[in-house]
Amino acid sequence: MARGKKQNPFAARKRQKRENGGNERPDRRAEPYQEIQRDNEFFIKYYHLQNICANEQEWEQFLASIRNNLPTTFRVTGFKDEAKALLKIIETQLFTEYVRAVAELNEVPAEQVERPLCLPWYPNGMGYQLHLTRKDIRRSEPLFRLHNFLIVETTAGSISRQEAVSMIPPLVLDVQPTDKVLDMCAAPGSKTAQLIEALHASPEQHKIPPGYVMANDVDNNRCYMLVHQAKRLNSPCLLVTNHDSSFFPNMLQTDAATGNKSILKFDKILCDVPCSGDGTLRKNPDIWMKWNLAQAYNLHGVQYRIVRRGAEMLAVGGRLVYSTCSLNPIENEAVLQRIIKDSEGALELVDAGHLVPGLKYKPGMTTWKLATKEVDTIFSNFDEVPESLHTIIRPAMFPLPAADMATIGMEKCIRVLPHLQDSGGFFVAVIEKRRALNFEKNDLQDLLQQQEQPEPEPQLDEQGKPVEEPKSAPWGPQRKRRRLHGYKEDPYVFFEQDDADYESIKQFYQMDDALNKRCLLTRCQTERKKNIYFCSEPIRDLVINNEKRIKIINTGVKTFVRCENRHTEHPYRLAQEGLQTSNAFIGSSRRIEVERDDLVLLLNCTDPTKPPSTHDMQPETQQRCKELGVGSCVLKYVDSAFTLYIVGWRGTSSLRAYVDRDETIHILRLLGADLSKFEVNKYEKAKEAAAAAAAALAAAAGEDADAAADAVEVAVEATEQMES
Ligand SMILES: C[S@@+](CC[C@H](N)C(=O)[O-])C[C@H]1O[C@@H](n2cnc3c(N)ncnc32)[C@H](O)[C@@H]1O
Repeated sequence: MARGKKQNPFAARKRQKRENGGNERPDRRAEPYQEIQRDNEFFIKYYHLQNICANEQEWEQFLASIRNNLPTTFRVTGFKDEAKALLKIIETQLFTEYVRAVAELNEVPAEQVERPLCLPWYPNGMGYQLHLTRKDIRRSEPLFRLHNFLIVETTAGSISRQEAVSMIPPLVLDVQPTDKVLDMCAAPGSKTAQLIEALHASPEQHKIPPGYVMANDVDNNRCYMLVHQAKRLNSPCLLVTNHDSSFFPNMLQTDAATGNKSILKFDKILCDVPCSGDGTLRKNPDIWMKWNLAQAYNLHGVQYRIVRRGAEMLAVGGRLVYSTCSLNPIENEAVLQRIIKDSEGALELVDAGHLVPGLKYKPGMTTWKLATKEVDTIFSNFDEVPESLHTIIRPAMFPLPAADMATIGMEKCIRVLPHLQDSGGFFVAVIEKRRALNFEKNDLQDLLQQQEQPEPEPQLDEQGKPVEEPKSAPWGPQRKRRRLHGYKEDPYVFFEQDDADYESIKQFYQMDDALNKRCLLTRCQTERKKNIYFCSEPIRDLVINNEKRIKIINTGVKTFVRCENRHTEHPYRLAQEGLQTSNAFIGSSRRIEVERDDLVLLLNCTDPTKPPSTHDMQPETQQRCKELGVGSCVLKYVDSAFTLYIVGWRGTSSLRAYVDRDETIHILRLLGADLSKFEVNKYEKAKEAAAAAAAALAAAAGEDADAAADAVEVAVEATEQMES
């Protein structure tokens, strides 16, 4: 090792391995990547048998399309002026750069490059499809600016990279700001995000929407992905829960006017159930290798139980959307015919095509066949099924007799096949509830009694660990035991009427009385509150009434954060996450209106130890700063097309903006400012690292070849990581 140089631990381990020889894995980096065989004879036999296409020619188009990689799609989130301003930038600057980059990548003149396609059925022209796959974007140097844009704006919550067909179910659910919405199988949350956006679509009408979204998933880990995804929208009207939807308990709600309790029924329910996922073959080609019919047979039961429980929890007059990313009638039409039939007229399939005008799709199927796993024996009715398969293939999986089927209205379902508009495959059905179901259990008295009972003490074993009870999970790897008291979440501690901290916050920020202080909460029982969250009144009511019945994973938006330093008059600063809601309730004492140049200056300051001096600001801003004591404040910027509110900090002689890197870039983009400082070209970086390593090698030749070889290896690894 060269004298005075610090040894790189990763390189040292590699060198050790090299010296040991023998037990190293063979280096396959030079071998060609094995493409997945996009074929599965059972899949092809099965779907050919079902006549999912009108004729052989269309079938060939279907096969060609489903074997192709999926184009990338994204949508601009929200409906606000800010979203419209971003859309304008996308359609002009970003797409000009797109055309230039694709021309360079494909070595064709720019005139030959097709512009991205605006999805005709996505509202307000906010959805776009690029003629590039995810892999193209990740791996091609000419596209690095497009890639950076997609990453930054996704993290900032301004766009959502979502498969086009997956945008359909929330659109046909038609969520209004007053709706109580349940998303039964919500993780990882791309559709939940759309539901939340629809809830917040009329900010002029509702400072805080009266409705809410309760997003649930049975998988605890996936619930955290859901929280991460939904958090970007900073909604105080969201509750994330972790429960098996097929056994969702009834919940209590309080009538705001009378104070009476009743069983909660939802206005809108999304059942985006677990499925075999063969509609996503273009995005997930490894499904080609795994696909078999047993998956559909296994899933039909849980799919039915979830939609049945959803139908019970739906209010009369409410709407439920059932969706899968599977093309299989066993997971789609068979489930629907069963629930519609069992409802004895209480549920009705409705046509929602007008909510996605221009979408190309086929109607639901009214006949289909079942088969053995190898699709070598076909069954047209249950009588043909051998007894050995009776536990796998169930009578309800077969289509109803034609006369009964005619009453179901299956033609109203939406079947999207990949070749119809170069998308993934998807199935969506919209159900409305006309009256209560005869199997619906409304056990209000039981719930009220349960509410009175003290919470049972957790049962612990000899080592003090929580005792588990046996339970088979309905999804994923079958777990034998379920934790009874595992994954304990921190408590939700709501503010009392006379909370001293809030009194001081109220004074400092001149908070309006209309903000219900009892909707502020912390996640720990402590005198010294650190983060203070805010949720809407109906969400508070849900938490308080149902905490014992359902596992709540997350709610509330961070709104105030304890931040004490020797110059501050007040211990709590505003949090950018909560400003979208709190802004409407904050008085004028802590506000500064800034000019564009001020804001650009503030946002370009990336070194927190050197905040911009107030002396560098416009004279009006300087004057306003003088009037304001040290502490947190709201920076307001008014543009001709949009208005921005940003959390700021007035220091003794400085001013700063309290936003993270991605949001900083987003705002600078909206302001039309220079972004070159943030535009990282990962390929250039890798090349620079490799060049530095080569120089080190040359310098060290003959002196310490090992150290130089290490340097090169580290650089090569850095390059590989960039490319993967
Ligand atoms: C198709 S994914 C949902 C995708 C999601 N709606 C989205 O748009 O991001 C199905 C989800 O259902 C969940 N799931 C499976 N069985 C469930 C059950 N019994 N109750 C609740 N969730 C369930 C899975 O964990 C999985 O996250």
